[in-house]
Amino acid sequence: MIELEGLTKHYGDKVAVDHLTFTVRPGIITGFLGPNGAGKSTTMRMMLDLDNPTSGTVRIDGKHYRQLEDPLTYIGALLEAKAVHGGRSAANHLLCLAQSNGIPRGRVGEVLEMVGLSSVARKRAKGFSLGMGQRLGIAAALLGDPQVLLFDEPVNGLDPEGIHWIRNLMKHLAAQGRTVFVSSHLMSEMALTADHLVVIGQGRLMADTSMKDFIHQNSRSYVRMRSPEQQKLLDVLRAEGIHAAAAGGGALEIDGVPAERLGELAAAHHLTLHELSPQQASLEEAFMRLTAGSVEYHAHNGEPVPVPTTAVPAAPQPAGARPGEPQPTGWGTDWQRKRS
Ligand SMILES: Nc1ncnc2c1ncn2[C@@H]1O[C@H](COP(=O)(O)OP(=O)(O)OP(=O)(O)O)[C@@H](O)[C@H]1O
Repeated sequence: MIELEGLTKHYGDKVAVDHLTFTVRPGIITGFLGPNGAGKSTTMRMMLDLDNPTSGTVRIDGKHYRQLEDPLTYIGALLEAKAVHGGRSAANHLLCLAQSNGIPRGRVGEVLEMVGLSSVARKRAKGFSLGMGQRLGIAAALLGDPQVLLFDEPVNGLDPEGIHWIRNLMKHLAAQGRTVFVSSHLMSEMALTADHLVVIGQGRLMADTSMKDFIHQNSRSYVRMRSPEQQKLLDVLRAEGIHAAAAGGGALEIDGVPAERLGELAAAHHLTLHELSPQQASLEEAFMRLTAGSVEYHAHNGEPVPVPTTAVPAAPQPAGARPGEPQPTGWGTDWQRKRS
């Protein structure tokens, strides 16, 4: 696991990260969210000892990064996909990393296979597309078969097939009991991928909660009802002390009453319903509501971006890989276990 305690980073007067304390647990995917400039990359860089904290600590499986022998075998990271010497081939880039971290060279071919780059293993990285560079960065993160993985914007530049692949890869890694910590600005993707969320704004912790609770706590949920006998339905609801607001398309919106109770009420009065649907805001709306006050860079000439007020159905919750879908292959080498 990754444990942060009071982690703080100042750049001159600028407080980039402000007393962050949270734990990233194994066996699940933890999403890391925050508006632009919130301090996500700085936090991830401090996790990897690429930046020194002004104060506070980060521990990886109980140890400071500097205490880790062959760190790539403990923690793998994709931070900047293009952090590769352009003149080196994909295989050579990985080989250099392997040799400096006590990783057998045979592992290079395995991870190239895993990310789908075997056919371009000998090609220079400078000719790689953004998506290929991203896959090479992921191969480097997986090289040491680490228990802890950090991915900063891993789907950047990937096509839909690539996005689908990385989503399944992360689920697969978490299902193996690894710690997976991922940042993304793509809320729909995050909603499909993460089980747990850590949200920061202006360097400070704003939420550390399950995806379900985050959406529930930061958005309005209500029930939408439509009936060809709307007036009778309104009378029934009013008699029960239930307030219904008129919405577009002849629908009613009711807050704070479960759909089951509303359906039972309608049935008890023999009223026909054409719609009875619980509504929940999306992750994007919940995120915008929570962080509206901490957005550093606004559009609209400095005016805050308006926060949506209409709830929409929730994005589907993570449900594991789809049936028949190819699983990430090549994982499961046991050289780490053998060497100990
Ligand atoms: N090397 C640096 N020197 C000075 N300020 C910095 C430096 N690195 C980051 N910052 C500032 O620290 C704050 C946090 O930046 P950081 O890149 O960590 O945010 P972020 O959440 O990753 O943003 P984004 O989503 O846009 O990538 C920003 O205000 C940024 O300008």
